[in-house]
Amino acid sequence: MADAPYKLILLRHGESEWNEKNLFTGWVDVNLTPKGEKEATRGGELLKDAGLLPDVVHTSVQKRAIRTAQLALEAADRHWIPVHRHWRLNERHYGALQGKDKAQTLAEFGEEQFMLWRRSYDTPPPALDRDAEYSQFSDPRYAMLPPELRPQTECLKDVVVRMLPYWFDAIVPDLLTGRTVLVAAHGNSLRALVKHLDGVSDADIAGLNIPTGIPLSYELDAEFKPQNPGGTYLDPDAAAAAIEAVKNQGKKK
Ligand SMILES: O=C(O)[C@@H](CO)OP(=O)(O)O
Repeated sequence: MADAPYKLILLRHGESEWNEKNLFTGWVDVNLTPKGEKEATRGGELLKDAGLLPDVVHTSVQKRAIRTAQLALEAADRHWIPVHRHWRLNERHYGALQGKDKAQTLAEFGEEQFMLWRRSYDTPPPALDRDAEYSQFSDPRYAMLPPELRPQTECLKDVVVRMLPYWFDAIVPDLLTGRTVLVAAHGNSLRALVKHLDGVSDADIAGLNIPTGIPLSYELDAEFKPQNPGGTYLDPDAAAAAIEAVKNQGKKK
């Protein structure tokens, strides 16, 4: 078998309505903007141009990732492949910050607290009340989950813990059968996966940001270790600019 037998592609959803408004989103199920739809389509074109054609796709249960996957696959002429959706790929639950303006939150709490909530590995935002406006506690799509598995806030460490069982139980088996796997998910659920794949330290993961709509391709060896550490963005220039923009969210608008 080749040195890097497994092909994995990570794709963060295109710009969402709340990315555009600069609001903390988390589990709130917002749609793509027209720009986000274009990003998703472009992501699929990049896949096609690179000859990286997914055989199976895994998404979260959130509309922005579901639609991004569909638009990208249509652009790559792979709209027909099997789809699996799971809450374990959802965005990090942002607790009581869901629906809050990032710039206002930064101004109100200061940069240190803002960055702790946004990027520290193990400091979750305050919990969101079960019956709050932006709570998903009673959303029917999570009705099958015992209440203790339905988050009311999460730090990245919590996301790693709830995401990894899906990686091992659903994604790895697809890779093992030789399929090229597309994972269409979210900024922080993909940061959790990248942390695991690349062995990023708890401290260094704070500085890692993932842009919207640009496929990140990994070649994994037989031990599922990246042969191209950090992955390869299919449009590296656009990715570099977009990573800066994600990093600076809250500081503008
Ligand atoms: O609001 C969110 O859910 C995430 C992703 O958009 O934001 P951040 O990059 O600030 O973690």
